[in-house]
Amino acid sequence: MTMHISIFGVGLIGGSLALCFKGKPGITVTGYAHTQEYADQVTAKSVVDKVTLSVEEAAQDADVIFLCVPVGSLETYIKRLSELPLKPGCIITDVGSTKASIAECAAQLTLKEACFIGGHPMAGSERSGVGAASTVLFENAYYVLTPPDQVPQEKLDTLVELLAHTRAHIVKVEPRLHDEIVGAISHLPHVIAVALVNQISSYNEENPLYRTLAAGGFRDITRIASSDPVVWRDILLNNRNVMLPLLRDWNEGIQRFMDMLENQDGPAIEEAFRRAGEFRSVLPERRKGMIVSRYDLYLDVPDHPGIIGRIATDLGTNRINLSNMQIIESREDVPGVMRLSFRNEMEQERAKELLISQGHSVYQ
Ligand SMILES: NC(=O)c1ccc[n+]([C@@H]2O[C@H](COP(=O)([O-])OP(=O)(O)OC[C@H]3O[C@@H](n4cnc5c(N)ncnc54)[C@H](O)[C@@H]3O)[C@@H](O)[C@H]2O)c1
Ligand SMILES: O=C(O)C(=O)C[C@]1(C(=O)O)C=C[C@@H](O)C=C1
Repeated sequence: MTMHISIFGVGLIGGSLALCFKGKPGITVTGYAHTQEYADQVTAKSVVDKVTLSVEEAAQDADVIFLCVPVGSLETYIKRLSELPLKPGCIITDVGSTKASIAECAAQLTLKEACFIGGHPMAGSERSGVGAASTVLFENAYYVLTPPDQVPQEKLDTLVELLAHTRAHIVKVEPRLHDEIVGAISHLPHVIAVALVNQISSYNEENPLYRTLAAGGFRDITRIASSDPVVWRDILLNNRNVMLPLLRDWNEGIQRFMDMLENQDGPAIEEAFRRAGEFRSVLPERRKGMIVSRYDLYLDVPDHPGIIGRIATDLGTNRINLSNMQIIESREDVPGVMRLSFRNEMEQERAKELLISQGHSVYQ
């Protein structure tokens, strides 16, 4: 039996989902675009099987509908869908970066034989539009689902099974808790990045050397300041009740730094960096476009020519299969750190023994 998927808003996220589903056995993908211009872009990128400008046409045969429009337009579409004769058993889901308001809106609607399960893939980019869509965007990322209590388990199972094509890890979270946490770890950093870039931009108007000298640190912390203005306007307005206390806390954190400087409190500055470094070092790392591997080893490698080749050859000679190899840092004056990934624990253990026996310092 064919599963018909409809994607409303085939941009970065909708287009990336479409790429995960399109061409999979037993799946067809229709894209709904609200203007001819967007429809043409989607057609040009060939990310869906069919494009339509009609909500009715996109909805009528759909088994699963993904709402991938900006947060401020989600309610309009779910209300519109609730007025249409949807296929019995149809699952409506969304990818909005906030979850409480859409969950509340869906709960008020009569969806007849359809159901709503909120969703939010915790992956994205500062780029937008279908041109930025990618098959590996969600790979190894967390994908939050916020199923209401009354949703039939079999519907949740169907959605989870479908989302396996994204290679994301599904996690269930209650909508309000989602908005609090995501407000802190995603929405607040976006506000900070934008405020920082705008602050430096105003200095740059006085002296263009600011832009010239802006190096790695500035770029690292500000990539997300280039994110889509409309998408982020909607997210921040929608999550304003969470954002306002977070921004107050942020001001307090900045005030603490000001106090440290006024008091020339070196130990407090060191302690702030130490604590931050510790927390950051335990953040989960995610890799896209690669085979999932949780069996990693790390080793210090002096920047000797040929060392990487030698390690790979030694592992190969001992019939230990590497799934990936990466140099995390390599400058002439410091040892680099090499990450070796294996597909299972046994290979990882054998590699560890071999490398230690060869005198390498190996960490897990
Ligand atoms: N960008 C990210 O990193 C990210 C990550 C996860 C979730 N999200 C969420 O995904 C959703 C889409 O974001 P995106 O980054 O893909 O943005 P995008 O701008 O790349 O795509 C949005 C799509 O929605 C369409 N659209 C805009 N207004 C519309 C309307 N009124 N009616 C119908 N279609 C409309 C656009 O044509 C476009 O195809 C948002 O709800 C956002 O919060 C974004
Ligand atoms: O990586 C990025 O560029 C993102 O902004 C992705 C990001 C995030 O903040 O982590 C942004 C918005 C989302 O809703 C989910 C993920």
